Amino acid sequence: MRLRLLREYSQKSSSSQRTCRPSRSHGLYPDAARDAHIWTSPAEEAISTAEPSGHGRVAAWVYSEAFVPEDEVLLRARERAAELGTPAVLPGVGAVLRVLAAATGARAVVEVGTGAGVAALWLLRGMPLDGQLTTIDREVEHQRAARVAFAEDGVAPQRTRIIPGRPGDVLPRLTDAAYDLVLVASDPLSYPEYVDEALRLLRPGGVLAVDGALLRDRVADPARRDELTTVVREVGRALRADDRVLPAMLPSGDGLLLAVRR
Ligand SMILES: C[S@@+](CC[C@H](N)C(=O)[O-])C[C@H]1O[C@@H](n2cnc3c(N)ncnc32)[C@H](O)[C@@H]1O
Repeated sequence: MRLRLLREYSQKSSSSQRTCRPSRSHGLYPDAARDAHIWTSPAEEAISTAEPSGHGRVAAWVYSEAFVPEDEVLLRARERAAELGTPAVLPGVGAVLRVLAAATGARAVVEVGTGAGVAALWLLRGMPLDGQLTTIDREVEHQRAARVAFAEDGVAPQRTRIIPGRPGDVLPRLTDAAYDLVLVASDPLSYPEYVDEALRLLRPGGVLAVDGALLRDRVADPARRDELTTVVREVGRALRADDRVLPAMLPSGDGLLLAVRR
């Protein structure tokens, strides 16, 4: 596991060193006027002063991802995900999701993108026993694997509502302001639609989490202007500009964008 993370991260690190080195004189992205507020003093100064060396960054990221180790049930769920060829949240993201579920006392949670159930297991472990996770995926085979994972973890059937279908069809049927936490982890091109729905579903104080929000460093690279990168980058920008939420971007996993509903 660590070797895989290290391997993935060494690719991530080499690309970030090509494109993402802060420069005090020019700012990190001199031509990225739209994000300029992030990279102008004093924010840029604080960021570049605090930035560890490249090697330190790799070690810190790997350490963070492995900080809360996964047990056998989670590792087996992760293996099923790999066999199905569907991604799963990295362990650092899983641990954050469990913290969020516990901290918000999340009794009603929505997950967009069940996959093989890795993120769902982390969420369920943070939720109270009378909470229910509603999880949506168009791939029934993925949901079948998730059911195996839930059974292996002793999750009572009433704690999950597993809905097959396109999230774009299912989400509009869910009740306004009735949910404590919504995780979006599915088709990134549909993130704008899913995030809109999530903001409708969340109660005040509820938390939105968007996985894959850095798209393997592409979002942070202003030279990347392909459709997928632009859509995901715009989701972050829209949340920063949205008075209904307080946003934050965590570098955990592949980027976890959070927003608390006011
Ligand atoms: C990243 S996986 C979900 C992982 C899960 N949340 C976890 O961490 O264990 C994405 C899921 O979204 C569904 N999906 C639907 N449309 C998709 C698309 N265009 N691209 C990627 N995934 C898509 C897939 O069936 C897949 O199960």
